Amino acid sequence: MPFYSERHFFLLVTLFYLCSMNENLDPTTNGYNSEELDLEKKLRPLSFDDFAGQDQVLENLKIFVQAANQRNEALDHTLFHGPPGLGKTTLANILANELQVGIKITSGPVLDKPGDLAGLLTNLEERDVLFIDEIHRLSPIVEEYLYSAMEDFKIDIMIESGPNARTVQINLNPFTLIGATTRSGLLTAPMRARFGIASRLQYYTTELLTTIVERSATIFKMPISMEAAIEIAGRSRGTPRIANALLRRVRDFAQIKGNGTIDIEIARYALKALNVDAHGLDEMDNKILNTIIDKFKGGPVGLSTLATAVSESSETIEEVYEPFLIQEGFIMRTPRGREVTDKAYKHLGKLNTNIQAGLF
Ligand SMILES: Nc1ncnc2c1ncn2[C@@H]1O[C@H](COP(=O)(O)OP(=O)(O)OP(=O)(O)O)[C@@H](O)[C@H]1O
Ligand SMILES: [Mg+2]
Repeated sequence: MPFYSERHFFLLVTLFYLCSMNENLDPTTNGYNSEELDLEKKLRPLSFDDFAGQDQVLENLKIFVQAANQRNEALDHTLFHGPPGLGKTTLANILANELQVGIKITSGPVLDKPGDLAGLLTNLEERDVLFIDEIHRLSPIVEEYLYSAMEDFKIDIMIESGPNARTVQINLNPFTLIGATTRSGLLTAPMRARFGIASRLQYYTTELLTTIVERSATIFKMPISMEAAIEIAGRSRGTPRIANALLRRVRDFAQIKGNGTIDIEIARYALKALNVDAHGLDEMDNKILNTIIDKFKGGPVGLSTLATAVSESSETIEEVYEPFLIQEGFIMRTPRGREVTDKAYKHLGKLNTNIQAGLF
């Protein structure tokens, strides 16, 4: 049969090449040196049992995974959205572990040609997970290509170009696409509709972060007092990644300046030296609060006006910064726009002239 022509052979070799390339492109390495990355890997929970918090999300996932395992089917395509550092990548890896399948990892901006995607897809074994981080950043062509893969487990591959161009359809093994995004508002409607499971991750309470800090300290074999763990947790912006990062820095102080144990004194000393905000707010959080107070008399100010004033996109403010500031009671969302609260004035040590004016 002339089916396996030289061209097909060439195509397959190209696909394998692309695929092996993609396996090395772990988007989570961005901005980390290798030592930090090793530590981050050590701390990453590997099973449902290691993962603290997100109870509702976890409860549902456990059921879906158990059902898929029983039926020996691929888990439905799953989307995780929510602010950075809350555990989207961690959950994707946990799902693959709990499903006892392989995982291939890539990200929206890396996957810029349909050929790259085809390479990944054709190499997936039955029930495997394909994890696409920053899925809102897929190019429209790649995204469209993904639709039929997700829906029918089929892709069309174009071979040759010019007058000889034609497409061949390839059947894929049933797989699970796990997408993660901090900016769910930027996902297109057809993309969103193709996920059978969609979970939004929430910020963690100080209690939960305290258990995470204690677990990480145990992994580091670093004794830590309860008080110190609470202190670090409370300044972590509701975010496990920040909690772990602060713990690593405090650990350095305990090792060099202290006696190797993280107690409340060394924790306070370190956090002060690191200039960590009392509520764990970061630079942009404080910039947003300062801008609303200084330029807009405390608000209300419209989202797009605020975004321009702090040089950030409206979507990022709405999806990444605002949820935490609202949860912690620093800003309010009113029909006329965003307004800071009295707590924000106090936090920044500024006088609330609006209250003052009301008094006289
Ligand atoms: N529930 C949790 N319990 C314990 N540790 C956690 C939990 N969630 C996250 N972590 C820790 O926080 C780190 C960051 O989590 P992860 O990389 O999964 O975040 P993310 O949501 O993918 O962030 P980004 O949007 O930036 O990609 C992990 O390395 C892990 O150690
Ligand atoms: Mg991630």
